[in-house]
Amino acid sequence: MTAMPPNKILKELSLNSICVGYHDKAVVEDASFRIVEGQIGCLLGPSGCGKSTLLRAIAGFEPLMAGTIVLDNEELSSADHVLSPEKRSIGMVFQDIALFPHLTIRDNIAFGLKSWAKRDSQARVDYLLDLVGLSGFGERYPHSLSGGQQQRVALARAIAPKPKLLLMDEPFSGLDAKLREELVPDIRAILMHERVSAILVTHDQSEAFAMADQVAVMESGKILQVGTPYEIYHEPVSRFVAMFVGQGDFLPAVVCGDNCVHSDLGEIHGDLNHGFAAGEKVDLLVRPDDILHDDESQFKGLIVSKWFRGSYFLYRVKLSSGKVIYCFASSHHNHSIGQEIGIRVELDHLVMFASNAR
Ligand SMILES: Nc1ncnc2c1ncn2[C@@H]1O[C@H](COP(=O)(O)OP(=O)(O)OP(=O)(O)O)[C@@H](O)[C@H]1O
Repeated sequence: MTAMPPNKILKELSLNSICVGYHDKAVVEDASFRIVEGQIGCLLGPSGCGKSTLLRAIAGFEPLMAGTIVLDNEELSSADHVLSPEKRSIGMVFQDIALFPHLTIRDNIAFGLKSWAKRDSQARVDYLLDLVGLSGFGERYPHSLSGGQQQRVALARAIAPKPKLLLMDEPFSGLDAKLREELVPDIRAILMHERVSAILVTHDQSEAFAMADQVAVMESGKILQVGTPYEIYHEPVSRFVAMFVGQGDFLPAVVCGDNCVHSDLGEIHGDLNHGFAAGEKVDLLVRPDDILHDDESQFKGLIVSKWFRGSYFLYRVKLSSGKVIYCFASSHHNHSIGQEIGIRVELDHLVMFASNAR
């Protein structure tokens, strides 16, 4: 029996131009991503883009066709070498929770601690039960816990052996929206408290934003952009990233100078270096909160649909050009479909792409 090991803190995990596939056919190509101590990374993308394949490669379940995976200066995987999963100091949490139904909660959490001295293992389980808010649930069985409680147990079980890195594959997708909203920040706080770095796989942008420090947006086996949630949302590098990570529209505009475009909603100024020349036709990204309802504005939009979100209204409004865009209004501005309202643009960044209408 071994004593409780000291905490192992990850310094850096890097995926360096990795290529992963099945039956000699690559499904993830040239993927690079990095997280450092205390960070939570996220692989975000639509179904089938290769997120789970990438995660399985980090865990050591899939070999690499090219590139390297390096954890704290140790090469875990390359095209001709794979360190086996159990030697990687990596824990995993999956969507389908997969607690052992015939074991108590306590025994589930202790599952990976069989080589530890009994007293240390018991102390660790007590500590984790308390940490995940389930003290007093140790003798119960998984079926008697709610989905959210079971997911907390799965987390406690995964971090019990003190892994350097936790991999989470769609861990919240089986939970209802309200529970997910409560659980996600809790799980992040627990990981931060334990100083366990993690990589989350999800197709849900709000989950990615709530959990992650670094997000890699994927499409068709490629990482399109890596950045903080703020960067990904406000400075997307492509139309796909822009639309995948949030609502918005592309407003046709013409560049009229440095940091300035002209559109149906007048001259719009913003601080992003866009690289387009004056006179070029562009599509400007406008998020719902960039277009505000304003009775005083000379620009009008006809309401074609609306959503009451409690603290605000979200409208779809049609401009005189026929273009339909989102518009944000305070919850007291309850207008009817078919009504014309004043709108104005208020944005800081000009994010634009070459016009599709050329
Ligand atoms: N064992 C396998 N053998 C062959 N092809 C596979 C295998 N596993 C996955 N694929 C294929 O690899 C591609 C990427 O799948 P992957 O599961 O990594 O995507 P994902 O982004 O995680 O999708 P989802 O969110 O639906 O799980 C898909 O085209 C899938 O069909």
